[in-house]
Amino acid sequence: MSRFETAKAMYQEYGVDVEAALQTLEKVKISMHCWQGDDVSGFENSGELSGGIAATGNYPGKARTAEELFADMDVAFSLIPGKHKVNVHACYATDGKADRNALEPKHFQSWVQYARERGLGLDFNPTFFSHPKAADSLTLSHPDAAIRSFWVEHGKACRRIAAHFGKELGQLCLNNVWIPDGYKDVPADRFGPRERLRNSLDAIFAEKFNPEHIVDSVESKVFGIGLESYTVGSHEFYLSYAAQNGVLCLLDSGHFHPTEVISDKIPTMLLFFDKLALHVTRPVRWDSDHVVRFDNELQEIAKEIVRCNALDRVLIGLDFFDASINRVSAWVVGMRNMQKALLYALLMPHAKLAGLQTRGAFTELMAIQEELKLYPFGDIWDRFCEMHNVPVRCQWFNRIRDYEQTVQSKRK
Ligand SMILES: C[C@H](O)[C@H](O)[C@@H](O)C(=O)CO
Ligand SMILES: [Mn+2]
Repeated sequence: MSRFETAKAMYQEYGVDVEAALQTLEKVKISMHCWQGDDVSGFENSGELSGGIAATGNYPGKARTAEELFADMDVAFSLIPGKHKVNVHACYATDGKADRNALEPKHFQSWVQYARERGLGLDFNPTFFSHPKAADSLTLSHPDAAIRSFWVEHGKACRRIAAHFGKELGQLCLNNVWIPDGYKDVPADRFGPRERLRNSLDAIFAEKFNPEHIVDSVESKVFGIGLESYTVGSHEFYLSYAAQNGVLCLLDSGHFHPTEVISDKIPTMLLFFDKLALHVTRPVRWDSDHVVRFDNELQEIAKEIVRCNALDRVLIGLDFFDASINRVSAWVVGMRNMQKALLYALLMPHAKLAGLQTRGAFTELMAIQEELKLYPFGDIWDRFCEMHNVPVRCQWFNRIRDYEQTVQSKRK
């Protein structure tokens, strides 16, 4: 018997249908964020990152152009099983230049072509940072009506681009709004900025699009660098806004207090929202955007999605930007780990475990939960990689080493 067959038999003893788990995982698309490839620099001129976020490290070989970024993503996708989506930020316009308020679908034609040729989907994000009009980290809540209006126009322009992506590719495009707005020190007015943000969002979301092409989300945050005392777009703000206005909430796993986890929020929100969006990242002491590891919280996130039977209701995207290691490798590790966590969750006998909880059999529940941790999950994962013709175990790293030597190291 092969290792896969032996592993499959062990899971079957618990009533787990391994083949069904593999088939389910195959259908899950994860949105791979383009900005890991170049430390959120984008293709506008300065590349200076603002908005209270930071990419740290100076590992050589980062992508400097769209061609390089596309080539790097191709290498990553060749090592990641399945077909996925690419998450694009508005500061990554490829076809001609325009200020943020004047961006149009035509400025992103190369992205559409890239995705179409590879059978990928696209998601989108307005970029409310790294721009002279966001120098004070205030955008949609800015007290100056002219600056606010510039950013409202940007928000509207981005929805048109996202709807275009969805229409062109025949796949729903998630358009996610995250703004940095906040204050370094104790504000004198917490209500006014939030009122202005609500009004700006109302203006941005006024136009109606085909819901098969675009879905909108709003992403909260607890604080940013230099914006430690007050964040306009807090969790309560966006949770309330989303509930009242029919847009989705996006939970970023780095945007809560250090001991607060999003895994526990997933089942709650699925009770009240049709869909939910995620930015899966790894906060280390703060919103540091480390590469996603196969850690406890990632496993819990995946378990909640799977046991709520919500793989088609949770839009999973990644969000990290580590500049201290090979950037293509960072994508591959994060994407494969997200998939591994989902597979791990799909291989759990959830009904049996939930039954033990309901019966109050907590001793047995703990015993089985702990034993299942050492079941031969890796052999099932290897089968999934083989099914999709991507290298198993550490073999994929040979390609990274080779690409770094032959391509990335030549970028000066
Ligand atoms: C670059 C992204 O828009 C950004 O990471 C945002 O999603 C975020 O999480 C900011 O902290
Ligand atoms: Mn995020």
